[in-house]
Amino acid sequence: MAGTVVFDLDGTLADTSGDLVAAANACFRARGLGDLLDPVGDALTAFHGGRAMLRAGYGRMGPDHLLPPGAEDEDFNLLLGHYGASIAVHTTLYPGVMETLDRLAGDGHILSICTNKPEALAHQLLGALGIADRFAAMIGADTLPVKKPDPRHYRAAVEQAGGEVARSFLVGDTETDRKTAAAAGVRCVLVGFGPEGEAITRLAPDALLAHFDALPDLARDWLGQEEGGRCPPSP
Ligand SMILES: O=C(O)COP(=O)(O)O
Ligand SMILES: [Mg+2]
Repeated sequence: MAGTVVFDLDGTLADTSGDLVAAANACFRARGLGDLLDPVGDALTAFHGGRAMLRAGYGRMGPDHLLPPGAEDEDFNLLLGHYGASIAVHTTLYPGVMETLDRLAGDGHILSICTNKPEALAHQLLGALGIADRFAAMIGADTLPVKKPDPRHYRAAVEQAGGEVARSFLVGDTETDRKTAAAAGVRCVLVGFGPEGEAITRLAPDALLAHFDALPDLARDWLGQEEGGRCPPSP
């Protein structure tokens, strides 16, 4: 049985912050508030998802700024629409992602994605980035009734890819990923090249990934290596 490397998407494989912040700002502009978030300064918030960005932006309007009832859900849907229309304008893969996915597959590891991005948007983004066919499975925020940090989301990402949870680990960028790995009882490597830098070690990951180049050796240490194997096909 091959080992499985499970990847988070936003903030781990791709820097999606520019397009996420642009979608949130489009919502704020629609309410006449201008651009409340900054693509660079608010990247960390962007990696915590659409609702986190909306709350952060409206939080900047001060306690007296009242939104109409239902505004957050309305804006979240609007945000998803804007995001889907411009999903890969500023977004780029982090350095070394392509080569690393090739090396991991060449070492016989199964690759999968466990993301809290809605499934349709995640598919769209993987396609736009040209990496959709590298993964044996992808489980999004709405694929199941549960999402990260619920360990069932992670387990599904491993099992639908044809892997075994006991021989898998998670590569992620946030506390949600750290909690997911802990709940699933697997190791977690967090990226050290995100907005927080190496301060992410506050979450006590099993390893810190300074560059994708280091991942194949880590996977070999943690999962072993298949004899000349390739990823098995998606079930
Ligand atoms: O969109 C989100 O909430 C975060 O997505 P991620 O799980 O791929 O980081
Ligand atoms: Mg992430």
